[in-house]
Amino acid sequence: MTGTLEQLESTIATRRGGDASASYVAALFAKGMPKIAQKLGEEAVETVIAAMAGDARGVTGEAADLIFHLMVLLNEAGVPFVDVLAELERREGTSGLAEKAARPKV
Ligand SMILES: N=c1c2ncn([C@@H]3O[C@H](COP(=O)(O)OP(=O)(O)OP(=O)(O)O)[C@@H](O)[C@H]3O)c2ncn1[C@@H]1O[C@H](COP(=O)(O)O)[C@@H](O)[C@H]1O
Repeated sequence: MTGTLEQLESTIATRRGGDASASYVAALFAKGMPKIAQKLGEEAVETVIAAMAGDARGVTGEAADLIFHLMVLLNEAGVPFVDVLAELERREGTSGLAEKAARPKV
């Protein structure tokens, strides 16, 4: 499963500076972070809409779009996917409720 995302990360990296007329990822890179971030937001909203409609097949497709655009954004942001995995591994076993309760009171 992780291998699929690592392969996608590699493919996305090869598109940087590529022909925007031949590659969707190259076209996104040419437009820059504002467009990439906008697409990620749109795909998140479309995923939410499918989920709220109880459309499991729709959620599958929109979630794939969402994760794909997240991988493009990570590349544009200069964040290796392995760093995200490391952060998730660091959180492994820590309850979200316990972590939130331990936050400093502001
Ligand atoms: N996984 C994906 C992937 N998922 C979704 N998409 C594209 O993401 C776009 C999002 O769909 P939308 O309907 O929101 O797009 P749109 O309305 O045409 O876009 P805008 O007008 O809003 O800019 C579509 O063009 C999809 O084809 C993807 N495009 C590419 N990949 C992967 O990236 C690789 C490289 O792609 P290219 O750079 O195009 O060669 C591919 O081999 C795939 O592995």
